[in-house]
Amino acid sequence: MARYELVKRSVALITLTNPPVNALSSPVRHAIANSMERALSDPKVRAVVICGENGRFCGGADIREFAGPLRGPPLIPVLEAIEAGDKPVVAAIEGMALGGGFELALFCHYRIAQSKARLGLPEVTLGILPAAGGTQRLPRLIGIPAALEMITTGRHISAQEALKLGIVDQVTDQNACETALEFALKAVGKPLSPRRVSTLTTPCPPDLDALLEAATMQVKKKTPGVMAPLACIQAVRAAATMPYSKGMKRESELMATLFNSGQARALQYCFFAQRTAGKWTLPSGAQWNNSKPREIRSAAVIGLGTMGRGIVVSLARVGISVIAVESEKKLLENGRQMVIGMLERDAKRRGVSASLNLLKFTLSLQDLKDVDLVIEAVFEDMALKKRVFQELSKVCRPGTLLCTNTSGLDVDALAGVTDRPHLVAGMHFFSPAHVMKLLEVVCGPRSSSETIATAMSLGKKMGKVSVAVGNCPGFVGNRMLKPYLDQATFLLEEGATPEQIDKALEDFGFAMGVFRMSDLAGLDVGWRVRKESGLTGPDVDPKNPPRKRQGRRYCPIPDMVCEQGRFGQKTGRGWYKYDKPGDTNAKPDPLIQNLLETYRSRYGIQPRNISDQEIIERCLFVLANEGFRILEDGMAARPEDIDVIYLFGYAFPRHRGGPMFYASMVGLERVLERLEHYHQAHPDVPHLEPSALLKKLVACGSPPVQQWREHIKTMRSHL
Ligand SMILES: C[C@H](O)[C@H](C)C(=O)SCCNC(=O)CCNC(=O)[C@H](O)C(C)(C)COP(=O)([O-])OP(=O)([O-])OC[C@H]1O[C@@H](n2cnc3c(N)ncnc32)[C@H](O)[C@@H]1OP(=O)([O-])[O-]
Repeated sequence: MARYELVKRSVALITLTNPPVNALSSPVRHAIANSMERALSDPKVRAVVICGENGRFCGGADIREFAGPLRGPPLIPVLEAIEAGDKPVVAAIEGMALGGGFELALFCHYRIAQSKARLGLPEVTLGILPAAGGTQRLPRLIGIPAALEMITTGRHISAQEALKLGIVDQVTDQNACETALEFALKAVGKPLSPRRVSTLTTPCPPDLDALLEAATMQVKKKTPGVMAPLACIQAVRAAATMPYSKGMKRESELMATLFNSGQARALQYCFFAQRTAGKWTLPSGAQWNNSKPREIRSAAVIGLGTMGRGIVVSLARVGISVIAVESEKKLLENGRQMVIGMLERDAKRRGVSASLNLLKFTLSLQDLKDVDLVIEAVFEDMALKKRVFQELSKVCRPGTLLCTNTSGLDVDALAGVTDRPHLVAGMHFFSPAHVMKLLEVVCGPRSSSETIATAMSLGKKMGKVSVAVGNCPGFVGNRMLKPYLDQATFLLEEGATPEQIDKALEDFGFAMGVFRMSDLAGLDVGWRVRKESGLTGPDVDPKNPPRKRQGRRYCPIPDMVCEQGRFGQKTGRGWYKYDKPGDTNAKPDPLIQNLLETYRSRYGIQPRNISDQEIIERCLFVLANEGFRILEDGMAARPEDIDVIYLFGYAFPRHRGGPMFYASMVGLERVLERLEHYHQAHPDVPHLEPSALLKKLVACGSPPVQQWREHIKTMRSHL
């Protein structure tokens, strides 16, 4: 899949034609090999230019081919023929040159980049390493430190930075292909050997070992337990210490240790899951590619609390005019100052001017009559939200979309108090809203496909990873979080400590364990929700046994911690103690240890030694089990959506793929067996009872996660 043309009477133009990103699939590799052979053997041809169709050079190897046995010509020999040839080959880089696409360019003798092009070796983000010479050739071209940074981070760099580093020979604002053709003609007759990167000596920093040691420490700290970055460092070490051919051999040895690893499969699953998540469907048959979104030019945000402020910033920085509303003058002024500060800092970080002219602040809902869309972000209280939606429905023109940022209340109940239930949906942002990438778009039973299409595309415009979910308590993310948090506190009752549970989860790959995360979020948030839902507080019937609620096991330890004013980092004490309020350095607190011992002796609980394996199994299998129930209920369309929600909203370690992918990697049979085991031990914890879908999938031979959808389709769907 490459087009071969002779242009300007003596230049062979090879155009990669494999939309959408001209990935180096087997047919493309064949075509490049054949085209190069033709160009090198044709006496009329004096130079070659390689470019990509549709203004995109090449997105690298075809990741879809990794799932099966690799077919077709291996990439390296195809590329070596380019460098070894006796005619200058120029890469015309438009759009992107990533991974194998970047390596293809590195085998060319010259590289021309269009000024908007992005270049990089993102293989590490897929759990592998640049395996077509990238780890050996880039260091030879730009030196160890710069190459190490690009290869261990997978960062995409601009054409300008690539020029500065010496990766590309020219940057043009014009069409790179035209520029490359001129450049190629001028390169005819010039010596090629100095342009063959494989012949270059890697510039070696005097403190090589120290540099590589520091890089190793850094990736171990930043991504504990993740294999690929460490293998990348080893490969770059080879570039500094071995001759080219030996280094290439070392590179492929290291690639072999990664290619079939669970981490690589998980990270490649995440790559496609993130792209699948945007492809939503509704029971009506409406879906992402047959529902036209409305364009949103003006919006309003009701409530300038933590969430409201972040939402205003997320809208304004993508050029949408925003009217921000508060109920009191003091709150409005406070909100205005904080939003302006956030926008200015954000603009400074991005090197652009802050779009303050797009902002308006008001105390009156009347000012919202002409906006295209409203996002309500007031206090999480249904009665208050209903009053706001009733008012909006009177004030806003008939076509205005009304969205709520509730984190779990009934969206359809809000729709029900308006004159436009079809124009109501949930847009559930995650805190801080201008930082967190996840957006749950909640489809109420009466939300129209145009409303969902608009919310999803607005999310994409704001740079969010948007996932369509059904309208149920807690939607997807928070609904799954509850049984996960419950298991963690039940394990405390039975003998574990917050430190032990957090360490097990952090060793698994979470940046923060559940108790450190709760201290960061603030323990009072969950306490208020438990009080409002009658689980604790003055409204609880005193005859209720303290460790039972509605016949289910209940753990009052979190309430006891909050009753002592321990709300986490913000009070300097929570599950851990901190030097002062707002401090982030968590230290074990003997007072919590005492509280647990007192609690266990009060309820006659004999503490037992709990293994890290049990902690992981109970916390993560119960998470996946609730995920299966959500799929059964049709509140999520596919497991990929659930995994994307946990990857982008709850910091689930990416090299584990997400709770559903992890369950499939462990083996559904094992997950079922362990849940049955734990449910037998804890019959008063319904969340441990294996879901029907899990049992069904095991009965069907535990198909891979990508095939679960077939089995889900037969169940009822709300999406
Ligand atoms: C030897 C060598 O050392 C090694 C071994 C390798 O080379 S490993 C491979 C290294 N390469 C990468 O890591 C680059 C991965 N791609 C991206 O980062 C982005 O795609 C993009 C290039 C910056 C474009 O972003 P976009 O926002 O404009 O569109 P999109 O929605 O993301 O993508 C548009 C569509 O193209 C699909 N796609 C993109 N890149 C692909 C690839 N490399 N292989 C297969 N499919 C790919 C993607 O799934 C989506 O499909 P669908 O959903 O439409 O069905």
